[in-house]
Amino acid sequence: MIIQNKNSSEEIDDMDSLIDNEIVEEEEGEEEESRNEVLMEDIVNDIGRGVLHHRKSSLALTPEEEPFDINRGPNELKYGLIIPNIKHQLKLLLVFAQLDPVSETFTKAAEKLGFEVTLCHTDISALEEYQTKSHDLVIVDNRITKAFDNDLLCRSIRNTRGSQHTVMIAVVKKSAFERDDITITSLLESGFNRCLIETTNLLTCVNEMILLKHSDIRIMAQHATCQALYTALDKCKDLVIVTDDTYKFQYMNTACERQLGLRQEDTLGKTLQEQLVYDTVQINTMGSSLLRAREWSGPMTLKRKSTQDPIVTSCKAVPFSCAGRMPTHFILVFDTNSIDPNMLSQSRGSIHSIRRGSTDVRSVGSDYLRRTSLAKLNALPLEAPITKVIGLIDQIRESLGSNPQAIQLIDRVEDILKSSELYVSHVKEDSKVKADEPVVSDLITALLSKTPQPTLSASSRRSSNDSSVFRPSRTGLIKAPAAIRDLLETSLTWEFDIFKLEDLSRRRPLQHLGMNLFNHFDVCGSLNCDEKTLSNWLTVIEANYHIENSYHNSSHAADVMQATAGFLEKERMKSIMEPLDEATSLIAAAAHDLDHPGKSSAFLSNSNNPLAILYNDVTVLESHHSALMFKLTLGDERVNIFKNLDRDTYKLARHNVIDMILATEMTKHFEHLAKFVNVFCPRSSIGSDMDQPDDYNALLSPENTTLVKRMMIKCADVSNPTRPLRICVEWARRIAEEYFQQTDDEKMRGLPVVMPMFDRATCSIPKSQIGFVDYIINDMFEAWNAFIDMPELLTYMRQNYIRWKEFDEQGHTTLSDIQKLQATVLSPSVSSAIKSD
Ligand SMILES: Nc1ncnc2c1ncn2[C@@H]1O[C@@H]2COP(=O)(O)O[C@H]2[C@H]1O
Repeated sequence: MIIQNKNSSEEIDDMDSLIDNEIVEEEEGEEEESRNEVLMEDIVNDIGRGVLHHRKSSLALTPEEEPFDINRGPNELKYGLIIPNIKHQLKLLLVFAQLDPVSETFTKAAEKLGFEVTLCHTDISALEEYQTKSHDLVIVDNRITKAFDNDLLCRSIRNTRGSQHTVMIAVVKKSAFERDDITITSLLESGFNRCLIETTNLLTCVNEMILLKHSDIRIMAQHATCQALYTALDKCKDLVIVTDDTYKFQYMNTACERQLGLRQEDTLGKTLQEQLVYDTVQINTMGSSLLRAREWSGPMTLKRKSTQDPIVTSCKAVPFSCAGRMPTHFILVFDTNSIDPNMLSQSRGSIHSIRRGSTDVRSVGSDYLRRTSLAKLNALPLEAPITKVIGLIDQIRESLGSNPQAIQLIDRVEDILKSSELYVSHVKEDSKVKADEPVVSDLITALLSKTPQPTLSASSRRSSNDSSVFRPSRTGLIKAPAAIRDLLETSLTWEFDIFKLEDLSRRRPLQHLGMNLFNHFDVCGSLNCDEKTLSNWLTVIEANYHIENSYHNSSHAADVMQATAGFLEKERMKSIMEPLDEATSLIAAAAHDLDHPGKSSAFLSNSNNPLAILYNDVTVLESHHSALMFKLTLGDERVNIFKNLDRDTYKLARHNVIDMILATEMTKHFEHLAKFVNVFCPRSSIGSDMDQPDDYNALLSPENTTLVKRMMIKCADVSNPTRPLRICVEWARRIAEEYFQQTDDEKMRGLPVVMPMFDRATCSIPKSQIGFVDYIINDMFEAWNAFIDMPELLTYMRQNYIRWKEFDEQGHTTLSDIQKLQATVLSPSVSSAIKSD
């Protein structure tokens, strides 16, 4: 090949004259290297003239434009530093049973080319020599078959370590090629790389050796270099996988085998999806970049073979093209240390993840970055998931041909996806309740609306967080009275009587119930924290709830914590939650409404409350609950329940708690619900019976587990309509009272009235409850029940719903009506009497 390149116009049968040229050059004392340089120049010129325009680099990773580097040889790999070294003096082992003109010719030719020659006459001495020197080239005389056993010699050499990098040549008689016999085949099968015809012509022999050097020996050297690279891959900590362009495994390194519990042999021929990757959506996203010869990087969830545990990794995927423009292989490098397991959900769709997303390989070069200008904004290598989705939809549209109905539907899908607020929910057009019931309209709008109503009259007031300063209170382990201890025996039942605990504990239910639940879930063990600190923490947290709020007080916190514990007890949750997840879920529940002022975020914004100013009217209360919890916890070692966690565990715990508390914000209700339903009740439509996925465990990536935790705290937070009637009604009374209080305050202070229908004189509490269940509770608990399997939630919810309808029909609508009911039919003694009947 190389010789042809020197003068491409000459034909193969002019070989002799070419060889003559070679020899003349040799004889004129020119070094072979300088000859190579001449050849190189020819090649570079060829490329300049466009002869090789289709291939700018011999082994380019991608078919992207890549300037040819004239300092590189044509056979060199893209990564110049690992070029094989064939410039050292090549070692040649000649094995000729006897000296004759042929052996002399080979010896002379080798010496002419500067090889270090060893000549042996027996197979034993040849093997010994080889084992000491590991020659680059072994030439064995095969003309006299009886002299020694060539086959055995070849096999013995091939059994020597490192011999795969040695080129072995058998010298045969011309007749071996002329006869159609099996000599050549059997020699190749023994391990020879090729056969040469005996020759006494020095020029021919030199030419053969030059050819060998530039073809077989160079390839062997490249193989040796590859082995060095494989060794490097095998020793590196990152997980490295090479697949073909259909994701079938070709190679995986030891780190991969070890961390994922796989064996290379078991994976060969299987696909990434079958063996390793949880989420085929991630593969598709990656594939859309790789198949366009673009690098891709982003999070990827892998599964361990034995446990199917998800491992979140940061993946860098590079397309590799052996031939042509299309990638033939994908190289995947996973860095298991780079992502906090729970950060995955955050990184999705964030600017950060977009930046780390699909990038054009050219963008890696700083030159490219320098060239990028504002004028080329469209060409920026940024690609958000939605862009990819819309790209895929475009492809579907093209494949639809002329099906106007389908195209119309696809257009509609694309329009919806292009809208900025994908999860903002609108009240369904077919729903009558909203129009019919202003109180429901008020409630749902107030709960779900993001933008507070504009302020009519500004008024400044001390921040509610002024009350959040640490109020020293009696800390320490509390010896609960027997009645409380007895009651707490039932702390994990759905019928648990939180109001009885409120009474027995003199309105400090969180302290008692919290400790009971922390102990049950061994939170001390999970946080490596002593009981005293946990108890102190509960004291401080409880003290920072406002006892004067009728609903958002520490009884509500205790109630949400109790519901959370009830959920955590269910088999489905036990199989998902790590001990740290359980601990942080309970902590989040206990603190999720900390320092709640008894007014909504809209009220705070409308009244220019400092918290609304601080948080820019966005997620005001939830941000405050979470931030204050950490401020109080970290501010005093006696209450710092996280003090013994290492940095990473603390980060994870903090992330969990914040994420869960923020998830209780009702303006994001449908967003959280829709995400949960999309994953865990995929084929269902909200409101219909839920279809269950066949295998929940397959869905449990860390990202999806986060959806479960959010759903759990949300359900716990508004679980009151799913409790036994007496408890349900008391919560309804309390929230109504708090709403009424807010309306009173708004009116008194001349602020916009957020829920005008919640006026204590006129409001129908049953109607508000019916609407609350219709719009918020029903779908959410159907989905939750389908996942967690707690049918009692739906049973109570439906029974209570019927009772609210009855109360409404019977005219028990106002606060005082409800209180009368509570004193009569709903009083604990009456209820228990009814039960025992
Ligand atoms: N029974 C109920 N009736 C009406 N609204 C409720 C009821 N229970 C909870 N909520 C509302 O749901 C909200 C959930 O988040 P918050 O606890 O911040 O405030 C809660 C109340 O505003």
